[in-house]
Amino acid sequence: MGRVGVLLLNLGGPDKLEDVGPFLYNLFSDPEIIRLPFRWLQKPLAWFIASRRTRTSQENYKQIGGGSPLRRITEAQGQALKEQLSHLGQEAKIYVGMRYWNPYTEEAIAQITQDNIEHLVILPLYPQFSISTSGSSFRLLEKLWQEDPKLQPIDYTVIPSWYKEPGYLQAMAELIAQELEQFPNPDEVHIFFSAHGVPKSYVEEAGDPYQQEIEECTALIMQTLNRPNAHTLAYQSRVGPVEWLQPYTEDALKELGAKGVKDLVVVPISFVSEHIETLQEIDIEYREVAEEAGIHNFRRVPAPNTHPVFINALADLVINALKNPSFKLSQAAQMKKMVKMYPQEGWEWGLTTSAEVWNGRIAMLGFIALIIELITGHGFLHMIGLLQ
Ligand SMILES: C=CC1=C(C)c2cc3[nH]c(cc4nc(cc5[nH]c(cc1n2)c(C)c5CCC(=O)O)C(CCC(=O)O)=C4C)c(C)c3C=C
Ligand SMILES: [Fe+2]
Ligand SMILES: [Fe+2]
Repeated sequence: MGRVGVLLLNLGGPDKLEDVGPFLYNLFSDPEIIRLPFRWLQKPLAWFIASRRTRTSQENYKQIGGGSPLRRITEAQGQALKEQLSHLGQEAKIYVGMRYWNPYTEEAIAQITQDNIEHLVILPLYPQFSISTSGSSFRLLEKLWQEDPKLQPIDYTVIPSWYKEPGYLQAMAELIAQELEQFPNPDEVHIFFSAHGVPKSYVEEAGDPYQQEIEECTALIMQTLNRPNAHTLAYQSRVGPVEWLQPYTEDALKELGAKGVKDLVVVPISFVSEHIETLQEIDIEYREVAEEAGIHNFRRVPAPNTHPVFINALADLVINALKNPSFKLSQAAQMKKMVKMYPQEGWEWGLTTSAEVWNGRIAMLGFIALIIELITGHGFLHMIGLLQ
């Protein structure tokens, strides 16, 4: 086999507080994160939402040391994976490609071509597939592959999701067991799986398999753990006004507190590295919610990070991917293309989905016109004297 590379995909996070604004702008510019009927609205709206969120988000990053540890941990995972692959007799170069911050996916791809990699395994560091995470990175890679003839000779394969990988389930079970043992009555502890949320429409309208994969993953971890504990699955990190997958973590914690649960261990299930949503959101915000609800013994299971069993699982995934028939980006992105993103385009009277979509589009146009008018000081509202 010729030169082998492994491309680890992740979301990326701001290294320092000044990066937060531009990082958020990149994130909200992605149509897989905010879906709009018109492409031209994407950038102005991304700028608007990012500007409004930057201060709050910076406050959160301040609480975890002024930046995201995601790059450092992902690079450490890459180094550990390289060593484990070498130990198994497979030499490989590891590349990190972040979607919204340094090191960007585009830079990783440029390095891969420069290094003349012949066989490439594309491994997203998200155990479950979502159109907003792995899907977004696959779409970007598909575009890069279409545009760059130098990428054509690379024999690549994609691992779309890997939440069933036995080593990953084993690592999660070990990490949970370790945390349960910190309680006086381990079997009485409530195990609380907190998955990252996505808007409900991703699953119900766009056909995102994310919820189904999360539910299956939770069941498989409980099966691997093989303990009698009660458990709950809820969804965290909602952003914006639309409905996301339910139950929300905050509500589920309050409900368990009201039912008298006192000992609880949170398992972050969509992440394999510590980052803002584990260190700040769970450890600080949700801990406070839980304690107020009467859950006095609140602990969190660490993310797998560089746990050796987890790294072995990643190495097994890479080795199997190199042996098996390749899975192409077009196949990975196809899942999404097969489903309808927006309801029927034609107008229908009444309170129909179509009418709601058109109402939303008209409201959005009005909203953008207002923003432009507030910035430039010129426009219809100034003309009729409502703004000065
Ligand atoms: C607005 C929509 C968002 C969706 C949908 C979403 C899905 C999603 N995200 C992750 C993992 C991560 N998200 C991170 C940061 C982050 N994500 C959003 C928004 C959405 N995420 C925002 C606004 C931010 C910035 C932080 C903030 O202001 O709250 C990160 C990086 C965290 C870091 O340490 O920097 C990760 C990782 C998953 C797994 C997911 C859906 C399955
Ligand atoms: Fe996110
Ligand atoms: Fe988030």
